[in-house]
Amino acid sequence: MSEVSEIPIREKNIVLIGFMGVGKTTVGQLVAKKLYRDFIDIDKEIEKIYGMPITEIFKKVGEAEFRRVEKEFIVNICNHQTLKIISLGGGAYLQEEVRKACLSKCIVYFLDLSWESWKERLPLIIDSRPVLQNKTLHEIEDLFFKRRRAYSLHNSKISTNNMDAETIANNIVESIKFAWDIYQPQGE
Ligand SMILES: Nc1ncnc2c1ncn2[C@@H]1O[C@H](COP(=O)(O)OP(=O)(O)OP(=O)(O)O)[C@@H](O)[C@H]1O
Ligand SMILES: O=C(O)C1=C[C@@H](O)[C@@H](O)[C@H](O)C1
Ligand SMILES: [Mg+2]
Repeated sequence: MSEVSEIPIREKNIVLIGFMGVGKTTVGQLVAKKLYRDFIDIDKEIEKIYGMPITEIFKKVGEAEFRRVEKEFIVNICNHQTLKIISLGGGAYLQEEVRKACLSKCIVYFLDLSWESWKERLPLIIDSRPVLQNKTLHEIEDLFFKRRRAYSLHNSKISTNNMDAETIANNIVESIKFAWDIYQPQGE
């Protein structure tokens, strides 16, 4: 497959990044529906490849191999597909090649949530996120703030505190339409 280059902004993939549990999967699905686009959840795709949930992949295959497949999968989509809404796994964007591919070919939205708000969500996700298991709350907090450095490389940040998924999705749609109209006004 040939690489896509010089992608018009209206055709660029939209990628959601941010710490695990901030709502990338939930919000990404809604954005895709609102924009009539296909949705790709990277974790779900990797689960399909292995035929098992992420927790099992970490146990049976190991995190290093998971990260290798995750990187290859994302870079391939960025280089060969357009018009998609893509929700990354929370750790994917820590890999430099992933960041480079996303920033050069897609529009990257960082879903930001405060540590205080995020902590309330921990019980919802702890069992299905192997990276959080066997860690103290302090260690998770360290990881939360350490990862912000990578997430700070984005095209747009959406603050999500005290907002439901529908509202966050509406904000992203409004923001992207604004960007489309500025950089590629309709009719051009
Ligand atoms: N805006 C929101 N308000 C309250 N709860 C939310 C919101 N968005 C998502 N959730 C809930 O938080 C949990 C995690 O959401 P989700 O799986 O979408 O996160 P994620 O960013 O995709 O995580 P990961 O990085 O692990 O893939 C789910 O139980 C979801 O229902
Ligand atoms: O933040 C992370 O490192 C992860 C987040 C999830 O989306 C999964 O990709 C996996 O559980 C690892
Ligand atoms: Mg997700």
